[in-house]
Amino acid sequence: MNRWLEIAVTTAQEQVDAVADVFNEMGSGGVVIEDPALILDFVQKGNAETVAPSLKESAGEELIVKGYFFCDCSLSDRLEELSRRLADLAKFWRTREIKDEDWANTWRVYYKPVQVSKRLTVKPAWEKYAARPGEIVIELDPGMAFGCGTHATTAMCLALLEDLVQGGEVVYDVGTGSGILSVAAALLGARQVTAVDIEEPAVRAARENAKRNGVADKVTVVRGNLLDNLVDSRADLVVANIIADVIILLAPDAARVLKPGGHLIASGIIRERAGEVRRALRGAGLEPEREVTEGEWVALVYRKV
Ligand SMILES: C[S@@+](CC[C@H](N)C(=O)[O-])C[C@H]1O[C@@H](n2cnc3c(N)ncnc32)[C@H](O)[C@@H]1O
Repeated sequence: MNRWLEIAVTTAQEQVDAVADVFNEMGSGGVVIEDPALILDFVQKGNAETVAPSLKESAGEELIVKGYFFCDCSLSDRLEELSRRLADLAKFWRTREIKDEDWANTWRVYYKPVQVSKRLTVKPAWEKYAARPGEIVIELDPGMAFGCGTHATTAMCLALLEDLVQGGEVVYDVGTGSGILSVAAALLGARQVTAVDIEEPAVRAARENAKRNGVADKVTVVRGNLLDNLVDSRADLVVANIIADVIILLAPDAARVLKPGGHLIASGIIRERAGEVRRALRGAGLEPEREVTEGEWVALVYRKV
C-alpha cells in the first residue's frame, strides 16, 4: 500500500495561487483548494446540521490549500524545502498521512473530459465521451501519478506536441508521470516513444495508459533518472515537464540525445526561474525557438542546430 502525506495550509485569499504553485513545483500529486465560506454557505442553506466552530472563524478570509506528497526517500528533503518556501505564505499548516484508496476517491469526482488543444481531448477512463470528427481522445487513469491534463504545464506541452509531431518521430518523455505526453505523441503519429520516470507508481500508470490507448507497441516505459540510461540514442523530440532545477540538470543530456534539427520542449518552469533555464539550455548548445506562457508557468521550445 502506497502512503501519501497530505499537507493542508491555511492562507490568505491573495496567496492561494502562490501556495498552489509551490506545491506543484515541489511535486505534489495534486492540489485541492477549499473555501470555508462555500462550505459554510452550504451548511447555512440547510444542507447539513452542524458546522465546526473553526470553519466559522476562518470563513471569508482564508482558504485551505492541500497538497499530496508521495512518502518515499526524498520526502524529508522535499518537506524541508517546502517549509522554507511556505514560511511567508502559510499562516498555519497541518499534515495527515493518507492511503492510496482515500486519495483515489477524492480527486476522481472532479475529473471530467477536457479539450486541451485544437485536436487533443483528455478523457478519464471511467467517463463516456463522444469524439468529434478529427478529435484525438486520450483516455486516462492517472492513478497516483501526476498528469491528468488539466494542469497548465501539461496542457502547454500537449499543444506544443500537437504542433511538433508530424509523424514518424522518435520521442523521449522525461518525467512521464501518468504517461499522458507519451500517449499523446504516439496518437499524433510518433514512431517510437520512450517514457522515463523516477517513481514506480508513475511507471506503472504510464504503462497502463499506453495499453489503454492502444499504443503500447510504440511506447516503452522505463524507470530511471532523467536520460541516464539512454546512452546512444538519437531523438527528434525530447519533452520534459518537470521543475526548473531538474530541467537545468537535464539540459546537457537533452542536447546530447537530440538529432540536429530536433526539439526540446521544457515545461514546469515558474516564470521567475525561466531566465536560469534559458541560460542552461543555451549553455548546452540549444537554440531558442518558441515560448508559451500560461499564468505563472512558462514552456520553452529549443532546437539543436
Ligand atoms: C510534473 S510531473 C509531469 C507528468 C507528465 N509528464 C505531465 O506533463 O503531466 C513530473 C514527473 O517527473 C518525475 N520526475 C521528477 N524528477 C525526475 C527525474 N530526475 N528523472 C525522471 N523523472 C523525474 C516525477 O516523478 C513526476 O512524475
